[in-house]
Amino acid sequence: MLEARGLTKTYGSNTALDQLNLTIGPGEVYCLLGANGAGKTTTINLFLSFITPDSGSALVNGIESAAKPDEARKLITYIPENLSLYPTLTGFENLQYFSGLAGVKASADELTQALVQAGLTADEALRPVGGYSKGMRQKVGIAMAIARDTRALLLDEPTSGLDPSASNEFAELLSAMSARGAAILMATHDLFRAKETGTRIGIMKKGRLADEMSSAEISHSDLESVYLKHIRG
Ligand SMILES: Nc1ncnc2c1ncn2[C@@H]1O[C@H](COP(=O)(O)OP(=O)(O)OP(=O)(O)O)[C@@H](O)[C@H]1O
Repeated sequence: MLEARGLTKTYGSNTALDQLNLTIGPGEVYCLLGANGAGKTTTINLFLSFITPDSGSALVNGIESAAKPDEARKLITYIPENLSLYPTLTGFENLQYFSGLAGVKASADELTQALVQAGLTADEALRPVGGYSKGMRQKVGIAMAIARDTRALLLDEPTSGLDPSASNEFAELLSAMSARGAAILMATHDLFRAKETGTRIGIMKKGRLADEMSSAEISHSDLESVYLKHIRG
């Protein structure tokens, strides 16, 4: 569903991404780890065609993002670190507005159901977003993914700043999205969450994929050791 083929991006003499190859199938949760500046956000931005590659391609269900950005984006829901929502509108109204922009044809009941499945109560969904916690705002993003029946979910450090309980709840929502068949790519600095939530983990260093592993095959402590070895080595 999500595939990077020889994906390369440079900024002047700085190679932000160097020949990245990555495949994420339906139902997979791929967690991308790496130090600041390793190339995680660049990878996500290339799938979203917010930027264009120097060479290689970012494919979404076989559609090349750079060549057909609108078609590729139709299949993607993107949840950044801080989701931009209209503070004076309720969670429901935000979802209604953004899903309308995305061309989703859903009834008010279906949108409310999406918000409830994303973990908001029906009462919370009718409150202005200005009073939401970060965790509640992220749930509106998940509701958007549910309403769109998204095939690919891209997340950039979605749990940074969430308390452990909210982070755990968010991880459960991601597992539910993967059970619906979404391919999920999440950039994160949270090794614990990557091991708990991810099906696969990639460690990036200086624009390259330095290591890749199945999360089932590695313990928390080994993941930390491997991560530090790559980052410091
Ligand atoms: N618009 C830009 N102009 C110039 N250089 C950029 C730009 N965007 C990213 N870079 C550079 O590309 C490299 C990769 O950055 P990127 O944001 O992808 O890293 P990251 O792994 O997401 O880091 P972080 O964990 O801090 O979010 C860095 O060296 C960064 O300085």
